Order: sequence, then structure tokens, then C-alpha cells
Amino acid sequence: MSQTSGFSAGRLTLLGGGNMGGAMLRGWIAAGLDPASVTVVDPSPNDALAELFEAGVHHRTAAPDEVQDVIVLAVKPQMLDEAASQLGAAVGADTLLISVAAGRTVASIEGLLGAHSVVRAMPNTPALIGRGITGAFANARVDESKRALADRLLSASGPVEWVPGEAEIDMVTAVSGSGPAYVFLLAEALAEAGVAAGLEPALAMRLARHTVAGAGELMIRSTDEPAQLRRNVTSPKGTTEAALKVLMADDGFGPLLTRAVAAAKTRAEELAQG
Ligand SMILES: NC(=O)C1=CN([C@@H]2O[C@H](COP(=O)(O)OP(=O)(O)OC[C@H]3O[C@@H](n4cnc5c(N)ncnc54)[C@H](OP(=O)(O)O)[C@@H]3O)[C@@H](O)[C@H]2O)C=CC1
Ligand SMILES: O=C(O)[C@@H]1CCC=N1
Repeated sequence: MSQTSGFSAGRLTLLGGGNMGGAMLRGWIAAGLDPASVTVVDPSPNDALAELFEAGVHHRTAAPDEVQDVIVLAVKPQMLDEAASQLGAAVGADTLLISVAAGRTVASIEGLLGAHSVVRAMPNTPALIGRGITGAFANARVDESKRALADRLLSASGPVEWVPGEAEIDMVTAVSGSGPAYVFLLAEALAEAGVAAGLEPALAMRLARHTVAGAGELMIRSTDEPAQLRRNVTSPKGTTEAALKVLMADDGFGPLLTRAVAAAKTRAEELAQG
């Protein structure tokens, strides 16, 4: 794993070494965080973390007794109350809490662990390859240095967008937190559509994967807006125009995605109720 110039977060505990916590951890170590400064607390962490444990990251099945400088809460929202109940001695007056649990509010985290500096963040799984994006909200107790530290940790896996209001985190969740799943579904559906059109399945999947990945990379590297990149593909009276007439119909892709994002946002709000 390649390392850039290091940074320190003091003593850091990651509560939950699953898909998202593991992806973030990978980003921190790649960005130069000392593996020995990190403890993963998880009874059964992701197998993919074995390599990081060998590199010096500590693994425990229960929370450490020493006060931690940073605790990242990365268990399922429904498991948070139980998982956080063991943190007692690890949470000091100056501990920075960073939660990535969908829907769980700052108030609910303070309800569990007391009044602390809390950052509510919403990363996404492309963090695994350093290509994530994270929305973040800090409560009023987070001072400049804690915010800078949170930013350093979160930006190890891609850009960080700080939002002024906590409610926006549920919207970020619905767009970019869950968003990779929508894109993977697009690739699946495109491959299936190719098979329906007569292609051999493995070829259809290769075409779909590379099309989604290539279009994504072009969108990041280009200075053109997505709408312009779309127009660049669309020859007048050509094949793309014929397809876009279907996708851009009144009941097409846009309204469908709007409904999907609204459903995800509603679910995030429901998770806040516990
Ligand atoms: N996956 C994603 O794309 C994103 C997820 N998130 C948020 O990240 C959080 C984790 O999600 P995700 O990584 O997908 O879930 P995972 O189930 O992959 O990871 C959660 C991990 O926590 C472990 N765990 C369960 N109970 C405890 C406990 N009491 N103490 C310590 N660890 C425990 C689980 O073990 P076990 O498997 O044995 O239960 C698992 O390894 C969620 O709150 C989710 O909302 C945020 C953004 C994106
Ligand atoms: O599905 C979920 O609830 C989590 C939050 C965003 C992505 N995965």
C-alpha cells in the first residue's frame, strides 16, 4: 500500500470495521496515518482488513479503556445504541466523535455519549479506491482544529463537502451515500438490456462496466457539464437521440431517480427515529 507524507489523529478508534469503516480505514493508512495509532473495535471485522492488522492496526472485540482522541462510529444505525454503550471509558471530554451512521442525528449521538464534539459524515464506498465523496456537518462544539482533523480524515478518501445544516446530511445520504448503488444498478440494467438486444451476457457486462466507468471518469476529468457530455454523444437523428427519447420521457429516468432519492431521504429520516 503506497503511503504519502503522514498525519496524526492521536489515538483513533474505529467502531465497526465493515464495508464503510474498512474503506475509510484503508484511506487513512494510504494517506499516511500510523497504523499503530488505530484500533478497530468489531467482533467480526471485514476479512479484507487482515492486511491492515498485519500492518499494525490494532483489533479488539471490545472498546479500549483509554480515552481516545477520535472515535469513528461506523456500525449500522440500528446497532449504534448497543455498540456505543461499551464506549464509556474511551470517550473523554475532548474526544472528537465522527459518525457515518445513516439517519442518526447529532442529538441522538449526544443522547448516547453525552455532549461532545460531533461530526456527522456521509461517505460512500468508492472511498475504498480513494474516489469517494463525503458530506459532513459539525456541531457547535467542533472547534477549528477538530474540524481540520475531521476534514483530514474524511478527505483521505476523496473530496469533503461541509454542509451548513444537519438536515442536508439526509439529502447527501440519498444522493451520494446510496448513489453508488444506483450506478451499479445502471450497469446491471444496461448489461441486461444488451442481452435482451441479442448480445452474449459476458460481453454485454464488459461493455456496460466499461461504459459506466469510462463515462464517470470522463465526467470527472472534463470541464464540460454532464449535459454537454451527453449532447456530445447525441448525433442529430441518430441512435442516442432515439434512446434518450425513451429515457427523458415524462415518466422516464429523471422522475424515477427523483422518486428513488426521495425514498432514500425518507428512510434516513425514519432511521433517525430509531
Ligand atoms: N455501506 C455504505 O455504502 C455506507 C454505509 N454508511 C454507514 O456506515 C455504517 C456501517 O455500514 P456498513 O459498513 O455498510 O455495514 P457493515 O455491516 O458492513 O459494517 C458494520 C460492522 O460493524 C460490526 N458490528 C456490529 N455490532 C458491533 C458492535 N457492537 N461493536 C462493534 N462492531 C459491531 C459488524 O459486524 P457483523 O457483521 O458481525 O454484524 C460489521 O463488521 C452504517 O451506519 C451505514 O449507515 C455510510 C455511508 C455509506
Ligand atoms: O443503505 C444504507 O443505509 C447506507 C447508507 C448510505 C449507503 N448505505
